[in-house]
Amino acid sequence: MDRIKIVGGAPLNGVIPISGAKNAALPLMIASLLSEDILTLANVPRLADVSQLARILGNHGVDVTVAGKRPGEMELTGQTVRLDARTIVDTTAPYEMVSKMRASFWVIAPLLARMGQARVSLPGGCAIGTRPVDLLLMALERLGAQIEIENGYVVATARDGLRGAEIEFPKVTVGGTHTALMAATLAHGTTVILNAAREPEIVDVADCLTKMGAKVRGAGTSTIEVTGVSRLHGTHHSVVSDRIEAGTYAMCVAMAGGDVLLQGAQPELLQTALDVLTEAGAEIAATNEGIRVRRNGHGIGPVSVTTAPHPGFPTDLQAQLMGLMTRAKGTSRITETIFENRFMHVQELARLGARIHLDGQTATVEGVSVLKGAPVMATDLRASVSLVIAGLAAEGETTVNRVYHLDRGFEQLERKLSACGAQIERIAGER
Ligand SMILES: CC(=O)N[C@H]1[C@@H](OP(=O)(O)OP(=O)(O)OC[C@H]2O[C@@H](n3ccc(=O)[nH]c3=O)[C@H](O)[C@@H]2O)O[C@H](CO)[C@@H](O)[C@@H]1O
Ligand SMILES: C=C(OP(=O)(O)O)C(=O)O
Repeated sequence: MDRIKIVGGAPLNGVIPISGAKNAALPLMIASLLSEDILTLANVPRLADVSQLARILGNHGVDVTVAGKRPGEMELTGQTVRLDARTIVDTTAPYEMVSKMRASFWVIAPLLARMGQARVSLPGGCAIGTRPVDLLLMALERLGAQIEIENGYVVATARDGLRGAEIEFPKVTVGGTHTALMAATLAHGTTVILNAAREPEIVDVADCLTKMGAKVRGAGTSTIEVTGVSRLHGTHHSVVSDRIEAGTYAMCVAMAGGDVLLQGAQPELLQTALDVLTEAGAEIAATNEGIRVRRNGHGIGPVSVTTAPHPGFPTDLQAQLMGLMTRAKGTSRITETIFENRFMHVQELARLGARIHLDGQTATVEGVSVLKGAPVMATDLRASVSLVIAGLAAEGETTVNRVYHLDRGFEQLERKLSACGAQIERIAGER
C-alpha cells in the first residue's frame, strides 16, 4: 500500500488548481442512468471513487468512456467522462461493489424511476458512523415504491411508475435529497421535497438534470419542487469545483504559512469555512481566478466551530480544521453534529504531539507550539488529510499510511502540494 511522506516546515507558495467536486461527480454520474441518451461530464476528478462508480455503472450496462487528457498538462485538472446508459442490462447493484462506496447506493433512485425496479445491497456502516438509509427509503416509499429487505438487499419496485408526492425529511440529508430529486424527475406529477439539503452539489445535480429536460425548482433552498417528465435527454455538464478540496488547501496554507492561489475555487460555496479561517488569522481574498490564501508572520488563533448542514461549517472540513487548530495559540472547541463517530483523527493527531480532549461530540484542542513528525494511520478520507495538514507543520518526518483513503477524494494531492514547495512525496507500496 502506498504511503505519503511529509517533512514539515516548508511554507506554501504558488497556485493549486481545484478539481471538480467528488460529491457532485458521483451523483452526476449516477444521474446518467435516468436517460436513454448520452451524458458527458467535464471536470470529473481522477479519484478512486469515480473509478469504482464507473465499474458499478458498467455492471448496470452503462458504457463509460474517459477522454480529455490535455497534452502537456500535469493531469491535475480533471477528465471528461462520457456515459452512455441507453441500455440497462442489470438492475442489481451487488454487495461487493456497493460496500466499497456509500454513494453507490443512490443508483437505486434512477434505476427504480426508469426501470420500475432495483435491487441494491445495503451499504452498511463506515468509519465515521452507522450511516443508515432509512430516509432514502422513506422518500422512495412516499413516491409509491414498494420496498422489501431481502438477504441484505433493498428490493424496490414501482411497476406502474413512481407518483409525485410531498416528502418531508425529519433531518437534512444530502443522500436523501439526491435520491428524492433523481427519482422525482421521472415520476407522474409533482413532488415537493421539504427540509431538503442545500449543498452546492445538490444545485449542480439539479442544474444538470434541468439541462437533461427535468423540471426542477428551488434547488439550493430547503424546498425543491420537481414536476416529472416522461423521459430525459442527454447533455454536457461541467462538474462544480470542489469546495471541500478548496477548504482543505486553504487550511494547508494557514498551517504552513505562505501565499497560494486556489485556482478555480468558488468562495461563495465555502463562505462559512473561509470566515473561520479569517478568524484564525489567515488572509482570504476572492479574485477573478479563485481564492487567494495567505498567512505570513503572525500565528494561528483559536476558534470555536460547530458543524452543520450547508451553509453551516461542513463536517467534511471538521478534521482538517482540527489539524490546523493543533498549532493555534490558545484553546479551540470543535463540535461535530452530523456524524456520531467522526473523530478517528484525534488519536492519530496525538501521535504528532497534539493535545485534544474529547467529551461526547465536542473536541477541545489545546494548541501546542511544536508538533513532531511520526508514522500515522489514515482512517477515513478527511481524517487522512488532517494528518497531512498537521504533518506540514510538524518537525521532521510524518508518514501517513493507508493512503487509499486519501485517493478516494483528493486528486494528485502530493503533486499539488509539492508544486507549491511542500516536502511531500508518495512512496509506492507493494501491490
Ligand atoms: C458522496 C457525498 O456527497 N457524501 C456526503 C454526504 O453523505 P451522505 O449523503 O451519506 O450524508 P447525509 O447528509 O445523508 O447524512 C446526514 C445525517 O443524516 C443521517 N441519515 C442519513 C440518511 C438516512 O437515511 N438516515 C439518516 O439518519 C446520517 O447518518 C447523518 O447523521 O453528505 C455528508 C454530510 O454533508 C458528507 O459528509 C458526505 O461527504
Ligand atoms: C464522507 C465522505 O464521503 P462519502 O459520503 O462518500 O463516504 C466525504 O466526502 O467526506
